[in-house]
Amino acid sequence: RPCSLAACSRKNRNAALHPLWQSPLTIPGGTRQSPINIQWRDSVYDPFLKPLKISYDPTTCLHIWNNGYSFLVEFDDSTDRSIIVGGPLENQYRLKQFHFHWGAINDWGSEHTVDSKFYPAELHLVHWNAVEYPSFEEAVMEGNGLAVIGVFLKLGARHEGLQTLVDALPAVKHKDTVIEFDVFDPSCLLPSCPDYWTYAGSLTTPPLTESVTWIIKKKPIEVDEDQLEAFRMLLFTSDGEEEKRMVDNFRPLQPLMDRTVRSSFQ
Ligand SMILES: NS(=O)(=O)/N=C1/NCCS1
Ligand SMILES: [Zn+2]
Repeated sequence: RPCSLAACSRKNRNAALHPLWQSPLTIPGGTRQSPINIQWRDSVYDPFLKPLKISYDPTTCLHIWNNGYSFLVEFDDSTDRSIIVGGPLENQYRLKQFHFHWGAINDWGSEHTVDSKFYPAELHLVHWNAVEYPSFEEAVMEGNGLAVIGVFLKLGARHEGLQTLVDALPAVKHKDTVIEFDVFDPSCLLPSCPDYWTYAGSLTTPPLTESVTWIIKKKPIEVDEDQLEAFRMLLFTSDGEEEKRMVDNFRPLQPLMDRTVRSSFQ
């Protein structure tokens, strides 16, 4: 749970440590940190932005893992079987994992906001530039190393594709538990509308490196209350420790600084 920076006195503002990560909440000298508020009217339509092309092979899915901050669905990224290309990207990027951020209640939970509106949750599909870099760990350190697709979740109809994932969550209730999950096509979690915003940013969890081309879908997907509650019954804590519910696992908004958010739509 991100500590509130307001709670930290001004003098040690930059020294604030994240209660879970035990690493700085802010990156001194950071100029392209994430998440940010996307002010719709300030985004600039770029007619040269291409449609994003997504091709995932469901058999590259490996397992679900509770890493103590979110739950990650991880993929075999040893080949180019699950990739994205186009959009703002110069190269094709390989899918490594996806995960979510959510709140304790439906009033907040997303990392990015649109016109200062929070959504109850946000999906991140994490990809890396395997054309230019030999591994994810190296790509994480490079300005064009990663591409993350962000999808907002709003309260509405039950999402049948998400339900297969929700049904597996009790098996990864505690930190550092993992369950095999061998066929899943994450494109079922994407809205059908092709519209997106894009900007240069960072990871929102350690190592917080400024290596991400963010692609934020304009339209949210709908999930129902039971599905959000299933996220909230996960734990930050390991089996045997005092239970802490996994909620509010989102980073505070970061300053836009000298950045422009582009839109693929008018
Ligand atoms: N939430 S996020 O996707 O920006 N952060 C990450 N940290 C390590 C892999 S993804
Ligand atoms: Zn994330």
